[in-house]
Amino acid sequence: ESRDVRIGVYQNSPKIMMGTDEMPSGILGDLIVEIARQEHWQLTPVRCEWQQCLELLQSGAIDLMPDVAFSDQRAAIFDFHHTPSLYSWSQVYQNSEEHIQSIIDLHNKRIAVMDGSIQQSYLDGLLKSFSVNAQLVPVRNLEEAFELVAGHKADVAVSNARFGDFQAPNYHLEATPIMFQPAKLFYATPKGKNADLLQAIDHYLDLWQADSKSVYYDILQRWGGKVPRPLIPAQIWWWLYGLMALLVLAVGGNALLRRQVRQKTRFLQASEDKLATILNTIDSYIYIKDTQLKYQYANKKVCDLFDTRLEELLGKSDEAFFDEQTCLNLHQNDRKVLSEGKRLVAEEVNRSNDGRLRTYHSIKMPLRHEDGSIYAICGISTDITDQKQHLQEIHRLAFYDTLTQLPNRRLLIERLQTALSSREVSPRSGALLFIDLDNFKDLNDTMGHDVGDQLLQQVTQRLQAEISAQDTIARLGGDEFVMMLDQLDTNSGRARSYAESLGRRLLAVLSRPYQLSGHICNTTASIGITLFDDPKSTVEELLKHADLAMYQAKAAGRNTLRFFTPDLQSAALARAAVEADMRVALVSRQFLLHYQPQVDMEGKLQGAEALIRWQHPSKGLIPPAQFIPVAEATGLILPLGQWILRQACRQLVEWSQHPYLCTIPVAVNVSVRQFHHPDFASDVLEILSETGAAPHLLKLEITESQLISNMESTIYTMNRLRRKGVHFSLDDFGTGYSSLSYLKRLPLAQLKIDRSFVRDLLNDANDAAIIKTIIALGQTLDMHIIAEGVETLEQRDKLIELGCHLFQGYLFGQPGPAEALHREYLTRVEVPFTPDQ
Ligand SMILES: Nc1nc2c(ncn2[C@@H]2O[C@@H]3COP(=O)(O)O[C@H]4[C@@H](O)[C@H](n5cnc6c(=O)[nH]c(N)nc65)O[C@@H]4COP(=O)(O)O[C@H]3[C@H]2O)c(=O)[nH]1
Repeated sequence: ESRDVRIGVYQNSPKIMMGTDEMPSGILGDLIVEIARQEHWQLTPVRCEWQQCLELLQSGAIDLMPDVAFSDQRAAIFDFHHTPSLYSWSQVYQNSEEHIQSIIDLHNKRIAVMDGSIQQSYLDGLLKSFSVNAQLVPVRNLEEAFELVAGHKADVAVSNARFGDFQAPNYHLEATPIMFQPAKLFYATPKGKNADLLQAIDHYLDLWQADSKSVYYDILQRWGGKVPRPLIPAQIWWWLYGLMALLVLAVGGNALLRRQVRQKTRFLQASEDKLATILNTIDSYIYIKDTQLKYQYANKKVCDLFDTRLEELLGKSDEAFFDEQTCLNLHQNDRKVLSEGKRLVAEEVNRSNDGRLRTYHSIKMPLRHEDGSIYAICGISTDITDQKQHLQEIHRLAFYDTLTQLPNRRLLIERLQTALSSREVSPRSGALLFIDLDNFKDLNDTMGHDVGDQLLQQVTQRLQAEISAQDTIARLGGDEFVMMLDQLDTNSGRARSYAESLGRRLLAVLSRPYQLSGHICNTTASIGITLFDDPKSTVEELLKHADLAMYQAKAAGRNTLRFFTPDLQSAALARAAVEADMRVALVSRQFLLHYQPQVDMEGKLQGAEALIRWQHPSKGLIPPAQFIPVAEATGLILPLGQWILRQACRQLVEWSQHPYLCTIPVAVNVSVRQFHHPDFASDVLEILSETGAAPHLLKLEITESQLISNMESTIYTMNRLRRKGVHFSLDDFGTGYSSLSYLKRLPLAQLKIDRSFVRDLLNDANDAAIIKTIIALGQTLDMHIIAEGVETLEQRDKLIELGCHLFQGYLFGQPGPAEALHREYLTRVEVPFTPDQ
């Protein structure tokens, strides 16, 4: 009686498939058909898909399933026989022209592999573990995989070795040495059933596998393609199996090494590229010279500088690219590095062959062999020419005056500080000369700033011509210059006289006429001098002392010099206090005008001089001598002068209503600064029109000294006012540098004989002679003459005798309030002229 065996058949050529006779075919199919024939089994093939086959087997719907790989999981649900029916493994196949030897060679290859197969996931892991980057191309079946490789749409295909060996020749493919995932294939039965089947299978397999001529090998040969596999004993399979694992490991290990080397090489290449990029883009010149100072390496910047290629530059020395002097300097530094073996930082000035001179900040260091010997130097040079120029420019801007290029206040202070400190080690005298132009501001205002600048430049040239190299001349701003003489005699007396003679020379030099934009201009200077030899003095102190002395020179009438004395300081303090007080006085109306009569020979009132008084709340009535100079020095004279003019004009308007006083002119003192102010004439005219005073009754008193400088503008201002009717009187006449030539050009109505001549008139024949001359001059120039400071009848009479017919003085009346003038002059008894005889 035959045994009925239902066997699952699925399609997996050449291992198992359904034959054309509807019986199992392929290696395992033929094998079971042969066993069934021997055992008289009645085989009933059941066609199924792989997964379905396994389910049928588990449920017992089929009795036997071929081509099942053993695994512990499967052993739990199926029974297996002992001798494997077939060994199988996965293998990689390639086109015959490819030369893939190991997994590593799969780098960047396209691998066709069955989608969802166990090979796909295994291979994926395998490639990852070797860090091989390959592209897996999923296919539906093995035929498609081989077709892709044959058509060069994939580089290799993965297949089980059975199929591969059988089919590869048809696609002109070859097996690579890459094999993995070996598996033993069995026939399986449902758990606990059909042990007889398994036993019989084992029996035949043992028998046939031991005999190379058995049906087993016939079948294998039939399905194994053209080259039959040699007989390999079963235990050899095990050994082979182990070997293969080893091989995979060895190939893997080898590949690992190769991968590491390749990675390292790649890494080195990348770092070298990176380094080259850095070296060639960096804004510095980097080079290596051997001990003969020949170039061994240079970055792109060096090549660009030398206008050459690296290959041409190598082996050359600096002589090919720089002038002789530059080479000498460079090599001196290079040799120092070679001989001392130390890093060197230096500033190098190089002249290239094209003549350009550039400054470099260079760092040079020795390069050593392992034994410490130096084989080259490496240099990094950065072009700092522009930075240096900027620094110099900044320095120039910070320490020099842009107009005159002279050192400015900051640099002067620095040098003075150094000069003072140096006195601790070598005692000697020095001097500071504070030089201030006398009418710069007015000139600047009237002639314009361009002309002012020209004047300052010419003054600078004149000053520079007078000093020696070790002295400093600085401009502090405006028209203030300071000269520092550092190396004067240790003997302070001699130092002082040297400074004084230099000061006088400067005064003379500066008072020479200037040619400014086609105009001839005159100016003078005032100089304050302070000597220094004490290292403990401070810079501020010295500058202040020189300034005070200069101020003193101004007060002394300008165009002169003064030395600093301690008294000056207290005077300066007092002056500062006055100034502060005056500012208050101006706002709180503490100033008032007094009037002093001017009379003729009959004692009849002919005019009045307005004289300012300060009614101080605590100090009482302050005379002008105590505050006018301060007002002049501080500029307060400008608002004060305007107030005086306005006040005097108002008085004129008031008197214009009076029957007797309506024709009396008022003389008003005008200070230098006020007069030279560019707005002076306009201010006077405006005050006249504003108050309504008659211009011909206003007489402006100016002094000789204020006429000297800037003759042209003086004449212009005077003429402008004269044309409107205003009169001028020249005050203090005879005390200054009167010269006929300018007197003739001035629209003067009156000359005023100075008080000092009148005082000694009776005792000093000289004074009488002077007065006589003045009177004669006045007559020649058609000017009235008035004598001031007439205190006695004798003086008056003598003056009349000499030809003077107008007088002012205590004899006729003290300065007093306007009302006093009314009262007194309209009631007083006139003093008639009584000739001596
Ligand atoms: N010894 C003596 N002196 C006499 C006699 N008669 C008049 N004096 C004084 O002589 C000065 C005449 O004025 P000054 O020479 O222009 O000299 C003036 C003038 O330069 C200035 N000053 C006065 N008022 C003004 C003013 O309103 N503006 C300006 N800018 N300066 C003024 O102050 C100076 C002094 O003014 P004052 O103290 O008022 O002094 C006045 C007057 O009081 C006399 O017989 N004997």
